[in-house]
Amino acid sequence: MSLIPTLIETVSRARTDLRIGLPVVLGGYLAAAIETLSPDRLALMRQLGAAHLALTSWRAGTLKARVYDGDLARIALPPDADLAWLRSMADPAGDLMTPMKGPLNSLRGGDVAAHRAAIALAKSAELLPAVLMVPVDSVPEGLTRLEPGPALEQLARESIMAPVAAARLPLLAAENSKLHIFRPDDGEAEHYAVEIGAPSRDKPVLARLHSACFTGDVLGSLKCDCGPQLHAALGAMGQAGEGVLIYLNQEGRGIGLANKMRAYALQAQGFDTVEANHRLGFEDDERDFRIGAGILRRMGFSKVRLMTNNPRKVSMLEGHCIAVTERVPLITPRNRHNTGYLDVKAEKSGHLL
Ligand SMILES: Nc1nc2c(ncn2[C@@H]2O[C@H](COP(=O)(O)OP(=O)(O)OP(=O)(O)O)[C@@H](O)[C@H]2O)c(=O)[nH]1
Ligand SMILES: [Zn+2]
Repeated sequence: MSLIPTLIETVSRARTDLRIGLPVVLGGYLAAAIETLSPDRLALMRQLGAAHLALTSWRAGTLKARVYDGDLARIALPPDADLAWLRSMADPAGDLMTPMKGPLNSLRGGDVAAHRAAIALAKSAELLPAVLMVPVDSVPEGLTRLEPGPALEQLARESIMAPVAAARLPLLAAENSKLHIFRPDDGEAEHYAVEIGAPSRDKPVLARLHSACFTGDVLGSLKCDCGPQLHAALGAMGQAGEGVLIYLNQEGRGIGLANKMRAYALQAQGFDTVEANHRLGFEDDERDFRIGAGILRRMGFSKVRLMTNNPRKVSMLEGHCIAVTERVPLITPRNRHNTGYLDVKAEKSGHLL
């Protein structure tokens, strides 16, 4: 063991660098997230080489830019491009007001591993997936350095969950409850498990994988079904006397609360939940579904009766050593604010509602 940061630690640092507006070195490129880039750093980076913009193919498609690199596009920077232009490319908030940002010149040919790693890193930092890329021969001192291939592999790796602390926590739904905290090995968010009663590890346990929804779970938002689902699941486990609810900090289907609010602003312009994610440059679901399986395994569970309407959760658990002996539907009431959202989940995301 040396004191030099390992790959996993360097990726974790790089994620923080992007969040605070620092460029990182990815192979032969400097990469900086547009969302946090300052005008001064933009000017300095432009002096170093031919700057261009890496976007996902979803965002590029919305901007009508040509996509030659599969899942991403590289857009040359026009000579007069300033930070306002870059931000308008990254953030769809003003798309309807200023739809034309072009003509946009997409680059083609060459290796895009650094661009792909830069976008993956921006997403893991819960920033808009739009990155300024500058090819450089020599790099300034003090920046975090990564090779794109290993960085991408690390970002795609399943995180390993370690139990950190647990304590009794009497709940309205069940007095005999315990809250467990799990910390991943890669510097990402902690996740929680609510254990109700003392469920046997030998029999299928009533279980729920719940993705964080600050707006629904805490504020009681009417726009989604998360809050009622959370309380219905805890209530059912309380009634049964046992169960386990894994609370995954994957806010907004993994895009983070800030991006979810950007998506809500687009929904107010008339786009549905899936279209809004795509206009922002995200997949419709960016969650890493392996985390829930990892926590269940770590707690000693191998069979579940899963409370969900999402068949992907069932197949994902099955693919990661957790047998789903039964899917227990979790239907909650509709209201005039969430009915369209629920329809889109059924039509586009395969939910059984
Ligand atoms: N990006 C985005 N995320 C949303 C939106 N509405 C709710 N969410 C998030 O979606 C997640 C909940 O996922 P759902 O698709 O409702 O449910 P599910 O967990 O896949 O499936 P169920 O087990 O049936 O509930 C939470 O992380 C919410 O924060 C939205 O409009 N946009
Ligand atoms: Zn919600």
